[in-house]
Order: sequence, then C-alpha cells, then structure tokens
Amino acid sequence: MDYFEAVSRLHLLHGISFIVYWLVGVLLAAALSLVAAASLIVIPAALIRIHQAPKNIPWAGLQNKKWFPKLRACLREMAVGRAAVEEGYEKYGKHGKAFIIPGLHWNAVVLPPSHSDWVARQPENVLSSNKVLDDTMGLQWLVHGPTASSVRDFTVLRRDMTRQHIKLSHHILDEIKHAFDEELGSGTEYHKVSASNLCAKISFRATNRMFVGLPLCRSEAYETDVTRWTTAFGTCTLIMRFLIPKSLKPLFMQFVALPTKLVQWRAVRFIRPRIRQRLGVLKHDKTLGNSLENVQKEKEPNDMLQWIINANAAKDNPRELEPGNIAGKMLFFNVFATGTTSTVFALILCDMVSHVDATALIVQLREEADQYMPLIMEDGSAARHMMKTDSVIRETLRHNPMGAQGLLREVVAPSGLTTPDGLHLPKGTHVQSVVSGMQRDVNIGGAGVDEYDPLRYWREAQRGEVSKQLSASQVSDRFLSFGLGKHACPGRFFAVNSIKLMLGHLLMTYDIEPLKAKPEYTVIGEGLIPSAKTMVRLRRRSFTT
Ligand code: HEM
Repeated sequence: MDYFEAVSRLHLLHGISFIVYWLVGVLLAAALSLVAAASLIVIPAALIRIHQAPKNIPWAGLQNKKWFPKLRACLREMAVGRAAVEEGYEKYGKHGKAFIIPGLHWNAVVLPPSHSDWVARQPENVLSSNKVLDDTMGLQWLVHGPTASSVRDFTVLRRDMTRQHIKLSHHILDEIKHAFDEELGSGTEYHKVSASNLCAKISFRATNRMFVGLPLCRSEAYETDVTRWTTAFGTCTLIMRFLIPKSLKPLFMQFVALPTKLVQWRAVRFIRPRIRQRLGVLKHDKTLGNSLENVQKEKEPNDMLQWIINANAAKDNPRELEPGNIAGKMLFFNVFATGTTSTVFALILCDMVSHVDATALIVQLREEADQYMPLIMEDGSAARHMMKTDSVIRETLRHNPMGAQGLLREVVAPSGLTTPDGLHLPKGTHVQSVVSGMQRDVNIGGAGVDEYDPLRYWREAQRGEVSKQLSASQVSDRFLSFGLGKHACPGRFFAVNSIKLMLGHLLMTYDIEPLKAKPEYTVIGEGLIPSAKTMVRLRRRSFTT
C-alpha cells in the first residue's frame, strides 16, 4: 500500500467516523431537544395543576423532599404510583381523611373508604366515569367510530356476553385444552415456564374463542396483530396523557394516533371478510322481509362478532355497520379483556403456588376440579359449584388487586360537588378511592384480612358465618377490584368463569411445583403484575396423556 492509498484510506476512515459522530450527535441533539420540549410542556402543566389543586387537602407521596416536593412527586408518579397511594392511605385514608395523589396527568383527590358507596351512586352528569374513560383512553382519537358514545356503549358486554358465556363454556374449555397442549406438549417431562407468559397465551385464546371463534382465534398472525395493536394503543395513550397538553390535543393527536391506526388497520384485515360475509346474510334476511328479531337466530354464529353486528344493526345508523367500526369494537374489547384476565390469572397462580401450604391447597382445588370440570362439556354452568376455586380468585383480587386505586371519576357538575363530610370539590376535580390498602385494612375487613388466606370465603360459608358465600364477581364498597355501581366491570362474570376453567383445567391435567419463596411482582405506576421472570414448573399428570 503506497503513501497516497494509505492517506486516502485514512481520509475514508475519518470520513466514516465523521459521519458516525455526526449521526450520533444529531440523534443526541434530537433526544435532548425532545426531553427539553417535553420538560417545557410537562413542568409548566404540572405547576398549573399543583396551583389548581384544593389547598385544604394534604398530599401523599412527597417523601419529605425539601425542594419542589409537589412538582417532584408529580414527575415521579409513573415510578412510585402504588407506594404513594398506600402511603396516603396509611396516613390519611384509614383515618377517614381525604388526600391528594400527585400525577403527571392530573392530581386526584382520594376519598376515604366510607365515601365509596356515595361515589358509586352519583349520576353521570355530576361525577363522570365516561369523561375519565375518554381522557385516559383517548376514545375520540385512538379507536374506532362513529362516535365516542358509540365506542363507550358496552351493552353487548353487559347483556349478550353476560347471558351467553355460560352457554359457550364448553367451547372456551376446548380452547383452553388446545392452548395448554400447544404450550406444554403431550410429554410428561417437567416444563419450566414464565407464569405470566403462559397465562397471557391461554387467556388470549380462551377470550378470543368467544370473540371470533374458530379458526381465527388460533391464528398466530391474528394474535400477533391484536397484541401489537393493544401495545400501540397503550403507548399512544401514555404519550397523549403525559406529554400533550389538553389544548394541543386536537392538533397533535391526529399525528400521534397514526401508528395506532396503522396497526389497527392491519389487525382488522383478519376480521373484515367475516364481517362482510355476515353483513351480507343480514342484508339478505332484511330484503326477505324478516325483521331483525326474526332473523333465524339458530343459524347465526353465537359469538362476540355477531352480538356486535346485531347491536349495531339495531341502532339504525348506517355508519354503525361499517366493517371498520364493527372490527374496531372487537379490538377495543380485547384491550379490556385479555390483559386484565391474564394478569389476574397469573397473580392467582403465583399466589397459589407460593402459599405456605401450597401442596394441601392444590390437592383441595384439584379434588374440586376433578369433580366438576368433566361436567362442563354437558353443562356449562357446572363451574358455578367450584366454590373453593371461586374463593381463591376473590382472595387474590382482594389481597393483590391489579390496581391500587379505583372508582376514578371527574366532577362535571358546573357548581361542583360537596362530599357527605362537607368537602367541596370544584368542577374538574378528579376523585378516586384506594382499593389495595382498604381491602387489607383490619379495621374494615376484620382480623386477618392483611394476610392472604385463599379459602377464607369458602370457610366463612362452611362455618355458617354468612348465609351465602361471597362470590368472586360480587362487588361491594369493601371489594372494589371490579369497581362499583353503574360502571362496575361488565366483563367480571366472564372473567371469573374463564379463570375457573383455566385454573381447573391446569390443576386436573398438570402437576405444579410449589414455589419456595414469594415471587416478585412488578409495580408499574399504581398497577401490579407478576414479573415475566417468575417461572413455574409443570408436568402433565401421567394418566391424562
Ligand atoms: C379479572 C379481570 C378484570 C378486572 C380485574 C377488571 C376490572 C375492572 C375495573 C376495576 C373497572 C372500573 C370499574 C369502575 O370504575 O367502577 C372495569 C371496567 C370495565 N371493564 Fe373490566 N376487568 C376485568 C375483566 C374485563 C373483561 C374480561 C372485560 C370485557 C370482556 C372488561 C370490560 C370492562 C369495561 C368495558 C369496563 C368499563 C365499564 C364502564 O365504564 O361502564 N373487563 N374493569
């Protein structure tokens, strides 16, 4: 290599390193500008909210910081949400006092437990749940149409799903068996699997068997697209809530929503042809002069897709029957249904296998599953008799609820609202209740409620302490894991039944090793999920191969 070649190579090398440095520099500068821009928006917005918060209510989560404690608490919200709620409950809530919980999106007044029933009874035009749903989920930007009120119409869940899911139990169980077989194979060797990944897979399949039926619920591509959509949707709602001020939303959300819309378009490509085909049948029936009620119900598929089509057809607004709106509703229901059911299923599994007497507990639950699960194929309601399993589900929901707080509402009455103990909340105030701390509070639930005791509800009933066992889907102001009042979770009956079927099948079919220590749970904001690293060991029981 001569001198000139060496020099030109050196130049080339310098040139390449220059471009690399330049690119890194540009990227760094872009990242810094983004952070600066975000701070310019986020910090002033937080300061305004701090200024607007009621002055006579104490704050939780300030951590005794000397400089800008409230601002720092607001900015920390994503990292320490659950701790702040629990600290506030210990200091104020359990003594019947309200407190403020800091947040980047809004600061909320957390009312004491004695107010939960009162909150749940307030009409929508005074204390709104819909407004909170719109603001946290960006309904007018991120999901289907034609209107936000149509998106918020959950009649299909409250009416059709609640009535039909028991009739569909044998299909759901068939899907659960199939999904477990796919995940764990047919051999009798031990498998070490992530509890949360396993529960996510099985829950998605169980739910989507009822949503879209066979064969689509088994399509890997469909599952990937739906999961991508729920993730994109979640990410976009975070950006929308924390980074974009209210006044700029109409402008910015058009762009921020684009990736979610794109992923949504991809995900609905699987459902669209089915919708078109079913709408064709509906049109044919109508032209034959059949009224909607007379459409041959026995010929219709009994699944969520059909329930949505029928409910939208009854609205007499042609836009409700656009395939994109029908498919969009189906996808949107997945946001509510799959993540929640799988997280709770995984929490129950982890609580159960790490219980001090896990072996005896598993034996008892398995006996119950052996007795009732084989009846499901003939009688979908047989799982109703699995009251020990029901107790285990309610106990995890009570002791380790997914969300530390609940009953999220906004005061929308123009003159504000005054609580029973005289606290005036101006229009625009966000209120909520503590779920986790309250449900473990011995002063409310009695001695021992701070402990996890899986068969507590079943035992209470056996001892005659209650006339009827409290079931896992029964809400009250002492059990807020599914909310309370008009907006209480419409999916809870289906969720509890599916978890019973999943847990029942697992215990009947597999040996599961108890865990030696309590598993780690991951806290995100105020939410609780089992860590994906928590592994359980399972093997097919030999006589079931
Ligand atoms: C174990 C699983 C689940 C848990 C713990 C859960 C929990 C909750 C909670 C706490 C609320 C708020 C209630 C309130 O503010 O009063 C809620 C609302 C809701 N849930 Fe669930 N949920 C679960 C499963 C499901 C499923 C399977 C579906 C649908 C298939 C669903 C659909 C909804 C809907 C649509 C709402 C909003 C209701 C309204 O605003 O009127 N959930 N859920």
